[in-house]
This record gives sequence, C-alpha cells and structure tokens, in this order.
Amino acid sequence: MDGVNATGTGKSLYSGNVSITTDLVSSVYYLRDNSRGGMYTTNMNNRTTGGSTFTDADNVWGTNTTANVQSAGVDAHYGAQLTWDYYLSSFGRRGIDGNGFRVLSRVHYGNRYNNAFWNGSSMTYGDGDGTTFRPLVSLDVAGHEITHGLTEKTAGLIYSNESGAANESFSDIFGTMVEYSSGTGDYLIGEDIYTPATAGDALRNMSNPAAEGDPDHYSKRYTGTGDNGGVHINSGIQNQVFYLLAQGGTNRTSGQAVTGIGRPKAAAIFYRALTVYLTPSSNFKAVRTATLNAARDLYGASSAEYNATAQAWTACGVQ
Ligand SMILES: Cc1cccc(C(=O)O)c1OC(=O)C1CC1
Ligand SMILES: [Ca+2]
Ligand SMILES: [Zn+2]
Repeated sequence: MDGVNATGTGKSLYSGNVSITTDLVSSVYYLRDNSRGGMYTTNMNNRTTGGSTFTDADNVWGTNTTANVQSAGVDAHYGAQLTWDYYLSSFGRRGIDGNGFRVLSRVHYGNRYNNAFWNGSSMTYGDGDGTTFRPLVSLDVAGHEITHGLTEKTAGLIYSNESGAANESFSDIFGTMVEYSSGTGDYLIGEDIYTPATAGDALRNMSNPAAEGDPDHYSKRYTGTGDNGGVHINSGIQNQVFYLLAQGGTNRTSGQAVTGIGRPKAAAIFYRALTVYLTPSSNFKAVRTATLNAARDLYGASSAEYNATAQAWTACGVQ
C-alpha cells in the first residue's frame, strides 16, 4: 500500500539529529522511503532471521543512544539515504543497479555481532560487542556495504586476491565519499565504530594504510591466503592511490609525489572505471588501465587528471 512520504526526525548514534524520509500509512510511520526505491530498515531483534520494519507513532526516531533500539535504525536508514543521493547526484545513478533497486537495511543482527555485510540483497549490521565494535551503522560503513552491491551489479570483482582487494577498496572509496557528502568526512574507515576505548584508530586508513598495518605500495602486498588472499589488507594499495590522486601528496614507501585533482574528479574516474571497464577478474594492473581509460574519457588523454592518475598508480608501485 502506498503511504504518504513524511520527513521524520532521526536521533542517530553517529550523525547527530538528521532528517529521514519515512512512510505514513494509517496513522503509523514506517522506516521506509518511497522516494528512494522504497528502501526500508528492519529490526532483527538480535536474531539472524525474521525482522520487521521499524514503526513509530510521532515520526521522531531514536534517542542518539543505544538505549533506544530505533537509534541504530536511524543511522542505517540515513546512511542508505545519503548513499542513494550520492550516486544519483554525482553520477545520475538511481540505486545500485541504476534501476531503483530497493535496498533493505537490517540492524541489531545477531548477538553482539562484530560484523557488517552485504548479502546480495540487503545490508546487515551487528551491534558489536561494545569492546571491538560499537553498532556498525556509521556512514562510511553504510556506503561501503551498499557499494559492495553496486560492484556486484557492475564489474562483479571476484572477492579474493587482487580483484577482491580492488572490490574492498572501491567500497572504502565510496563509503568515504558518502561520509564526506554529509558535510564532514575523513580518510579513516570505521573510526566511529571501531574500539570505542581507543581514540584515533580505525579499521583502515586510506591516507596512511600502514597506520593500521596495511600496505601503501605494491611491493609490500600480502601474498598469503588469509582474508581471502588479503582483500581487507591489499585494499590499502588502491586506497592510497585514490587518496594521493584526490588530495595529492607523497607515497611513504616510494617517496614519489602526486599532484592531487580533488575528491570529485578522483571519484568520477574510479566510478567510471568500476562501471564501464572492469571485469570480475580484474587485478590492480587492470584497475590502473581502467582508471586511465576513464580519465581519458572524462578529461582527455593529455589532461592533468590523466597524468595525475598515472602518477598515483606509479607512486604506489603499479605500472
Ligand atoms: C567489519 C567487517 C568485517 C568483515 C567484512 C567487512 C566488509 O564489509 O568487507 C566488514 O565491514 C567493513 O569492512 C566495513 C567498512 C567497515
Ligand atoms: Ca570515515
Ligand atoms: Zn567490504
């Protein structure tokens, strides 16, 4: 039944008080957004099956604390909303499939569950155990998980070894872009959710991957079999390429400098590479080629943007 779009007030865990689009049906508000493909957010009640769409009587949701189960629902719903808006306003893409794909966000999954994942049709967020993780619903995580869906529906990068590390990096890149779209951002991944007792750390660091134990240069890549061949480790190489291309700077391993072109242009190059050129088995060399093709298409073969793209990959050891 089509309800009436309403603007609710969401008291989130990590983004303060935010406006969220909700659905009014017979005097009850639902955490559903008919203006964005019908995306909706459910409460899993700390189980791993079932779940029901959050409802509310007065369209004011959560209390900015975990004491109210709606708070995490607000973050997940807001994160999905910002991710939809980012891809639509930046690239004209309506949803992860370009055809208004209806995103489901599931929160309070499992018991003290230290994970967040995309399962092919929905994002799922655990509450964390309170020591390693707080509820995993921050903006960069929402953007990260939903981008796994976009990657699945475009390049389909196989989730192991270098194609898997590229897959992970695209999710970190666009999770970060979604976070910045909120008005404030950083090049840390999961800083709001990771180890609440330790300030300043994160799951990953794009400006200095080594700060979280990941490589910033191809010569330092992990070649073992853990983590599906290091998908969350070697992502640091491509994350560093993006950071240097966007912001400019010098790679700590090679000492090579890169002239930055700004986040929007760097994101446009990586988005076009992902959605036009890459294939399931693409490795870092193929991503370099794809981003050069994208930069040529967007800015010209001898443009500053093209040259900076080549410079960034070279600085990180991918020729
Ligand atoms: C916490 C976690 C564990 C395992 C896989 C992922 C995954 O989605 O790759 C994961 O979530 C993240 O990396 C998000 C970005 C913080
Ligand atoms: Ca961040
Ligand atoms: Zn991921």
